[in-house]
Amino acid sequence: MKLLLIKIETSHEVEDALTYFSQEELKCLGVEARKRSDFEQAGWQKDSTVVDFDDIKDLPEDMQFIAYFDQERDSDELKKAFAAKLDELAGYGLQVGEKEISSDYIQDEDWNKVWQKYYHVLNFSRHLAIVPEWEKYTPKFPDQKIITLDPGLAFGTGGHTTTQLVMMAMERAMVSPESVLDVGTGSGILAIAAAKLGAKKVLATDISDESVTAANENIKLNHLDNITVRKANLLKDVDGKFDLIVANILAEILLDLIPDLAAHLAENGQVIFSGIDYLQADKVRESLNQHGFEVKMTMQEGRWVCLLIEPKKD
Ligand SMILES: C[S@@+](CC[C@H](N)C(=O)[O-])C[C@H]1O[C@@H](n2cnc3c(N)ncnc32)[C@H](O)[C@@H]1O
Repeated sequence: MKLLLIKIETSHEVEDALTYFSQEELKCLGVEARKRSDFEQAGWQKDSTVVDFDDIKDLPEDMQFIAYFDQERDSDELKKAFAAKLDELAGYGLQVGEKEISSDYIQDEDWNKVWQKYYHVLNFSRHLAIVPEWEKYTPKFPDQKIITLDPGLAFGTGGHTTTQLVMMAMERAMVSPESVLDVGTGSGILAIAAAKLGAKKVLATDISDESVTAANENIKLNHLDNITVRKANLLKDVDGKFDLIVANILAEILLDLIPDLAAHLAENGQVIFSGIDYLQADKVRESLNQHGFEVKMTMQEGRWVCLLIEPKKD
């Protein structure tokens, strides 16, 4: 089988936004970002005198963003959708660079090689390391926990800033074994991280069938028997109360989740929200405040904001 590639010559400023757009709205199979700065850094690390940029094939002006799709998808329609997105992002004041959009086809086997080439062990923290199923890794600390992953088609390799911010907040929030709800689990990475960090019971939900399948497979890879995966739209059809609720979804979707939070939070429970673009953080804070919550901790990396939230105390 072949894959359709949409290639965009653009700016690194829109990498996160295009990644989200490609995965969440256009349902791509994967993305790749070739940034000029990565080549430059690699040059400095080795000794820039031996790296001749003229020898590098297709060195991007700033960033070449590539989204991979099933070959049956309509390339003209996808190119139009990306062009409209870039115009929208430019309207927010972001640099969008040359905006040159082209398409191509490659063999599926090539894609698998590309994917595996870029997805390596992530020695994330003192407590957690994320290891692709096909790699070997020896923990750097005797009690560092390994999350084995094959993300497949679901979001959640551990490489995205929004996921990493939740894992950091979880390390701060989880100080005793507790029940955890992971809303929008994708590959299952946060549910698995919660179990590895000592959660007693975890419920992982997602609206997409691919995610439910991927999460179940990854849970099996990690030999965990205390995580249940359910297909659900946010908290609708979810019963029970949880000590910790985590959700790494776009701000617009988090806003829909807020009114149902209190009914699913145990006494002294906490919530972690991630996936919030900094321009939308105030809107999320305002809604939390209106629904009886306060933000105890804010973390930001680049454009992405993550909030640790608790019910307001009288
Ligand atoms: C950004 S990904 C997060 C994946 C993973 N939790 C992580 O942090 O890497 C967001 C996930 O939320 C899911 N999602 C989107 N809308 C949802 C909804 N209304 N209810 C449940 N899940 C939803 C998507 O299918 C996707 O898997």
